[in-house]
Parts: sequence; structure tokens; C-alpha cells
Amino acid sequence: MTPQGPQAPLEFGGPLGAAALMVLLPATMFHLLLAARSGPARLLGPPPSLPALAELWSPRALLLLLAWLGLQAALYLLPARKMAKGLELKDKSRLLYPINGFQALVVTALLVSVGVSAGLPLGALTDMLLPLAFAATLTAFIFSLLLYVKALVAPASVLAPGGNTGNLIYDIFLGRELNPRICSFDFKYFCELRPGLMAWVLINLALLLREAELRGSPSLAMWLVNGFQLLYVGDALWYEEAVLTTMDITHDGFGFMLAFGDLAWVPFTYSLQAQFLLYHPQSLELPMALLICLINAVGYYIFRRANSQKNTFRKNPSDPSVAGLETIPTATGRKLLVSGWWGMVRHPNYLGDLIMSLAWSLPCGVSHLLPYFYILYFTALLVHREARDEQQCLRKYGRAWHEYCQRVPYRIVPYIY
Ligand SMILES: NC(=O)C1=CN([C@@H]2O[C@H](COP(=O)(O)OP(=O)(O)OC[C@H]3O[C@@H](n4cnc5c(N)ncnc54)[C@H](OP(=O)(O)O)[C@@H]3O)[C@@H](O)[C@H]2O)C=CC1
Ligand SMILES: CC(C)=CCC[C@@H](C)[C@H]1CC=C2C3=C(CC[C@@]21C)[C@@]1(C)CC[C@H](O)C(C)(C)[C@@H]1CC3
Repeated sequence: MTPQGPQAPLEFGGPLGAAALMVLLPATMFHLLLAARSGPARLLGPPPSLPALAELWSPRALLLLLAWLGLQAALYLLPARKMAKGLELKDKSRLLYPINGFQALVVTALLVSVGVSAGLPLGALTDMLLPLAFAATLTAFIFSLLLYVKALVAPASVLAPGGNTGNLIYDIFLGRELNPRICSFDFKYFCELRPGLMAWVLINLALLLREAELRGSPSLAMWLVNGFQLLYVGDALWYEEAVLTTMDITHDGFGFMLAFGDLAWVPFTYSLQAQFLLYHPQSLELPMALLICLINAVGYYIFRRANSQKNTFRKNPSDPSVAGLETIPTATGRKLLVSGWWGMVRHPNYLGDLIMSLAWSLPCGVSHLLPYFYILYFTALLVHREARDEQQCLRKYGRAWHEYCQRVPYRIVPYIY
């Protein structure tokens, strides 16, 4: 038992798994950054060559990162068009969250455009990726330690269901507090959607500009990768409120996993395809480019429609767009959709996301496995995430969940998985 009730089962392989991930995740990120710029660009196999500490540590990179975090924090604090309520907490209260992420993206884009037209050498950012990734990793480690210490003096009612086992490493990894805040500034919500996601598209843009400097103009493949991923980030910020019902916000504590994931992993590994293209240019014919656009559009359509259908249903089950759908009642008073997108598979939104991830790698050709790292990682992440969500839904809905699983037997891919 923990002060706030029964302890959730250990996840991620317990303390040993958490310790291994705290080493392996940063190591994988650095391996990918180095492999992308190396000649053979091998996903597997020994690292191309280990960087010297001087290549990793740069006070300038740390300052740049802190300035970026400061800018995004300032934009978060600007007046928001709406304050959204999160889901009900254990003490029956609901936290308020500013909905101004898209506004922050637009202001950031304007600032970057003004900077670039005034001669800011954004392309030079591509030479700083290693020290920036190092600074972000260091920041994530220090941040998760501070969050752990902050939680030591927090009341039991604000602690997350996992992450409070008494094992130092496991608790730092998973995070002890569910929604760590200072006044109304919510660290987890801020990190999940802003500095990392926007840094990802900024790095992509820097790679595109550098390619234009080197080769006269950006390649079609680079345009596609930039366009697809900008659409994905823009969508996340446009539908910002939907993140409030994801398991990261409602269930997981804020510890190393999310701090590192949001601040380092997302910007530096999700931009891998654009990094690869800068060092390994690919020619792409128009018909193939159109086919890839079609794949991305199909994936995006499924992802967006499925997410919107569930969000609309959760917010207002009598909304005309979802009122006609078939449902299963549960003991909690909530219902589960059993027709429409959620009657096709149990995670149609994951299916759409996976299809998009294929479209993000195809512009890199088929000569290397490296740009396909994202699909491999993402498949593993979503399969694991689906299993975690399944356990949580079983605890929440019991027999109703069993009935849903019987009526909708496939998890992510119809007739396959
Ligand atoms: N790019 C990336 O790195 C990542 C992207 N994602 C994306 O984030 C999005 C959100 O994913 P995630 O938070 O994992 O999960 P989901 O958005 O799929 O949410 C799962 C929750 O939805 C509710 N639910 C499940 N089935 C039904 C049903 N039949 N009817 C009504 N409600 C149902 C349950 O919560 P309740 O009943 O309590 O409402 C369940 O816990 C996805 O599109 C995913 O692809 C996720 C992780 C990483
Ligand atoms: C390997 C590692 C460090 C794992 C940590 C996982 C995180 C990288 C991801 C967990 C859930 C995420 C989500 C998004 C980004 C990746 C992380 C943080 C997300 C913000 C991407 C954009 C989507 O539209 C989304 C808002 C639905 C999504 C939410 C979950």
C-alpha cells in the first residue's frame, strides 16, 4: 500500500527496467544522431565513432536550449482563448489548462520568419544537434530529480498511481506527482505539447534550409518530410484540449520518461528522417511522391476522425455526430463506443498514426533501414501502450470491457492484430 491507496502494478520491467531505460534511451538517441550523419548510416551495429566530450558539451547550446524553454514558457503564460478543465482528480477537483498552444506555434513561426529574413543562420542549428541533444538530456535528468524532490513535500492526494514505490530509480523514472505545478504553471502539460514538438519542426526546417544552402534547393523528399510532420505537430496543437484525456496526463506521473521523451527524444529522434536526407540525398519521382502523400492523407484521416469521434463522444455523448452510434453501458455510468471507428478496432487512432509513420519514412527510399527506425520504435511503443491501456480499462470497466473486447476482437490492425 502507498499513502494514496493500493500501489499500481510495476511497469517497464520494474526498477531494473527503469534503470536500463534511463541509460538505453539517451544512448539510442545519440547513436541515431551519429548514424544519420555517417556514410553507412547503419541502424544496427557499432556506433560510427564516439564523440569527444567537447563535441557534446557546449555552454552555448545549453543557453540556447534554456532560452527556447523560456520563450515557450512565456508564450504559455500569454492570455489563452480558453481555459479547459481536465478530468476529475481523486479529490473530485478539476484542474484548469490554458488552450493557447496553436497561438504559441504561430507566434514562434512569426519570430523565426522575422529572424531568418533578418539574416539569422537557422541552418547552422544542424551543426549543433549533438550538443543540443546533450543539453536536453542533462536538463531532463536534472528536471526529473527536481520533480522527485518536489513530490517529497506534496500531499498524497496529488501523487500518481504508479511512481510511488519507494524505489528511488523507478520513482524518478515514472514520476511521483501526477500534475506537478507551480501556481497555475503545469509542467507536464507544458512539456508534452510545446518545447519538444515545436523544436522538432524547427530542427526539420533548419535541415531543409541547410540542404538548400548545400544543394541550391531543398529536395522533394525533404519537403514531404517537413510538410507531413508540420501537419502532425500543427494538428496536435490545434486539438490541444484532446491531450487532457491521454494516459500521459491522466495516469502517468511526470518523471524522467516523459521529461526526456518530451524535451530530448521527440525533437532529436523524430527529426531522424530529415537528418538522414541532409546527409543521404534521395531522388523522388513525382508519381511516387503523390502515392506517399496519399498514404499520409489516409493515415491522417483515420487518426483525426477516430480521435475526434472519441473526444466528441466523451465531451457530449448526445452530439448529433455520435448520438446514433451503438454503445455498451459500463458500471461507471460512462459508455463505450462499439460502432463507428471504435467498432472497427480497439485503437483506430493508433492505426492511422502508424500509417502516417510509414509515409514519413518512404521519402527516404529503401536503401537504408535507419529512416525506418521511427516505425519500428513507434510500433513497439503503441503495442506496449495498448497493453497498458487495456489493463487500465479492465480495472475501470470490468465486464463491460470484456464485452467490448469480444465484440471488437482486433486491437490495432483489422484481421491481423
Ligand atoms: N507520436 C507519438 O509519439 C505518440 C502518439 N500517440 C497518439 O496519441 C493519441 C492518443 O493515444 P492514447 O492516449 O494512448 O490513447 P487513446 O486516445 O486511444 O485513449 C484510450 C482511452 O480511450 C477510451 N476508450 C477506449 N476505447 C473506447 C471506446 N470504445 N469508446 C469510448 N472510449 C474509449 C478509454 O478511456 P476513457 O474511457 O477513460 O475515456 C481509453 O483509456 C493516439 O492517436 C496515438 O496514436 C500516442 C503516443 C505517442
Ligand atoms: C521512448 C520514450 C522516451 C518514451 C516516452 C514517450 C513519449 C515520447 C510519448 C508518450 C506519449 C506522447 C504523445 C505525443 C508525443 C510523444 C509522447 C510524449 C503527442 C504529443 C504527439 C502528437 C499527437 O497528436 C498527440 C498529442 C496525440 C501525442 C500525445 C502523446
